[in-house]
Amino acid sequence: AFQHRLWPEIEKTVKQQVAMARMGIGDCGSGWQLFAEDGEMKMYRREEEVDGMVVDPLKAVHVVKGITGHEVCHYFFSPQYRYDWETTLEQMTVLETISDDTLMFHQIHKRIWPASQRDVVFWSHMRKLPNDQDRDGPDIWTVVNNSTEDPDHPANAGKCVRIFLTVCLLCQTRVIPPKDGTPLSRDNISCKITYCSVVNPGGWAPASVLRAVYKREYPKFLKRFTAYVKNQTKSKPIMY
Ligand SMILES: Cc1cccc(-c2n[nH]cc2-c2ccc(F)c(-c3ccc(S(=O)(=O)CCO)cc3)c2)n1
Repeated sequence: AFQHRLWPEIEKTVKQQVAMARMGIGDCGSGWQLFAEDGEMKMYRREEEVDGMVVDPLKAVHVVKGITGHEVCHYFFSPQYRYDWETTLEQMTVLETISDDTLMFHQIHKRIWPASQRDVVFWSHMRKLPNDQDRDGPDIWTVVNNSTEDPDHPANAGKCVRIFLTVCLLCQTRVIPPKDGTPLSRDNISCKITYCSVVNPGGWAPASVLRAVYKREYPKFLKRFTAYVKNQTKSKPIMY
């Protein structure tokens, strides 16, 4: 099949991001610090700066009942739902449909005082992965979003400061079959979600402001997004 110019980068980045998402938080010696917790949701960050800019890697782990990894990735990847759950989105454009599981986006997000407005150009790829730990276990689904260049949308050409991000959403479905052999329902499934992100804010922004934004925005985003998926799927057949 025809190979898109981005395909080698997509393959490499997906493998790398999935491997990192699957790594546990490890002991606290690994530098991960828990910064937010809400029920099953735990959010960790590492404090890292590049050229004096905060690029704190984030890893969030959440377990949500009643939905599958395929459903979580479907609603995260598909553009038609994004305005419903991505509250900070001001504008989203699909720049290119690379394949049915790979798109290129341009997004402009709402401004966060006192920093200037940010935009981002990224490719987004959704993929089912074999569950190599538990052979007959349900598949693992992932969406990887990675910043890329687009000649028609050069960085910092307009009013927005271009940010650079790599995001990996990794979903592992869990099925606990009912004892009495009745057919599976949403009460018997749950999904373990790992959301990893590294964001380079582009232009300079005060470290304290960025860390406060991340502390506020990430928990809100993951709670809102997972509640959206539960609500969208509750009366639909289970998509494994
Ligand atoms: C969830 C979150 C964390 C940190 C900051 C903010 C935020 N608040 N106000 C503006 C933004 C903002 C600015 C620029 C961005 F690129 C994204 C951004 C965030 C997530 C993703 S994604 O790839 O995870 C989901 C697709 O939108 C893409 C862009 C979000 N939101």
